[in-house]
Amino acid sequence: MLPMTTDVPRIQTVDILIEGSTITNIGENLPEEGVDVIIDAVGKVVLPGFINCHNHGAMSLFRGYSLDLRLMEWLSQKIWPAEERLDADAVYWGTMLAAAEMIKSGTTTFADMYFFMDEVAQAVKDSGMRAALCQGLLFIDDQGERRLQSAQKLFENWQGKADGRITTMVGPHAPHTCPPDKLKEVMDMARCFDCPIHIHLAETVEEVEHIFHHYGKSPVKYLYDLGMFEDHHCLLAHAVNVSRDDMYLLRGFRGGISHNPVSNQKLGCGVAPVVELRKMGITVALGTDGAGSASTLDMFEEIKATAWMQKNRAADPTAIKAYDVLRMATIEGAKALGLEQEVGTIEVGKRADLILVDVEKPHLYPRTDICALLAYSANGADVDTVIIHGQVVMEQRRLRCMDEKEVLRKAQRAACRVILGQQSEFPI
Ligand SMILES: N[C@@H](CCSC[C@H]1O[C@@H](n2cnc3c(=O)[nH]cnc32)[C@H](O)[C@@H]1O)C(=O)O
Ligand SMILES: [Zn+2]
Repeated sequence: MLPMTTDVPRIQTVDILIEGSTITNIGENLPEEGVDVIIDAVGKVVLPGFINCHNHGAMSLFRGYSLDLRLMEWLSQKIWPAEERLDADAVYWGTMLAAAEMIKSGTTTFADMYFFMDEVAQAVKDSGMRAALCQGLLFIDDQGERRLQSAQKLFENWQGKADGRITTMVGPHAPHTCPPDKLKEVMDMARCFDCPIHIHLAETVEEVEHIFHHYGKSPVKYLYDLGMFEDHHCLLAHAVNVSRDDMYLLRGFRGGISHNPVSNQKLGCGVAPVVELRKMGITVALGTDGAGSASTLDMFEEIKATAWMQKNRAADPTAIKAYDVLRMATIEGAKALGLEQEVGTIEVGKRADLILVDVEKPHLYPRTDICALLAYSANGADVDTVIIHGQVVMEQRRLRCMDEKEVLRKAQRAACRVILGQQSEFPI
């Protein structure tokens, strides 16, 4: 196993004992008496499950729809009109589709910002995943109050539910969709619920220009001046277009940044200064963003993209290392969500959220440096078995908590309804 507990990689050949949802013992040749299920991990590497810190799960229904546009046009002309046609059933099956893909590529926890959150939470419960959920709060029309009520309902109905697998956050969408008075209200709500805040930040140059035009400052300074970084735990998605001054303002804030490099590249947003942010002691985790922009929810792609982009940005292949990016996908993700006491490493007392990666594959030989193989050569399809909260949710690539064929069929039907506005099938 690669427990991710240390600053430098440490591979151990051990047994892991799980009782209920918890890892209760780790050691060589643990006794087998009284153990109900034994999983043989020979030929596999056991890792903490990946933590996808920024997603809009149900947007998997928009995979392949509306590509090659700038973010603002993509959102306002294509995605938001399509989201108007979403309904509870579509969001449930879209989130189940996302969960199926995430489990099959080694993700055990995800952060989600969307709407119809009852259905999102139900899908989390049914799929067996762990998630930190928030209602997206936009104040661009007359629906702001309704969204705030939904955020309240999400907290009341789902905080700590699904055997503790669900936590909730408060989700102001972005600086350009939330005016200052509303952000203040949302921050009060987060304080009252004692919940983290999840927000998009400094994703595009257009956003920086827009906020500068309206408030005469950068998006980071805008949130800083409102007091967002004083005491709140914040999960900041993107932080691509941040200046040196912005980084100084962020230094020491509670929480972390979700770096989403595939989405950033695809939307031409730029390259986040990950190396600099990490040097300042800021937690930088990884996420995919919705499959509508990222195209897949495979964290192995984000791991690779982070490494390639940062090495290239610094013109220095030593700028970030294989183990650094694996940490970003695991323990740094747990810290960004405030779940580091629960998940992110393989340790006695933590929840059993584990993945078994099958390394008996041509692209993972010769067996030289396991970390480099996992970070740079492996992909989602190499994940063989997934355990979340002590429950085996995938075994030998078969999902155990859902009927995969049914999920594909229902998601296809929902996507047709939402995108084509009718029940008909897409032309192949
Ligand atoms: N449309 C919903 C709110 C959904 S919240 C999450 C929002 O984030 C949007 N979104 C997805 N990806 C991105 C991104 O990269 N940047 C900013 N917003 C995004 C997404 O389309 C969705 O509208 C309502 O009216 O209540
Ligand atoms: Zn997003």
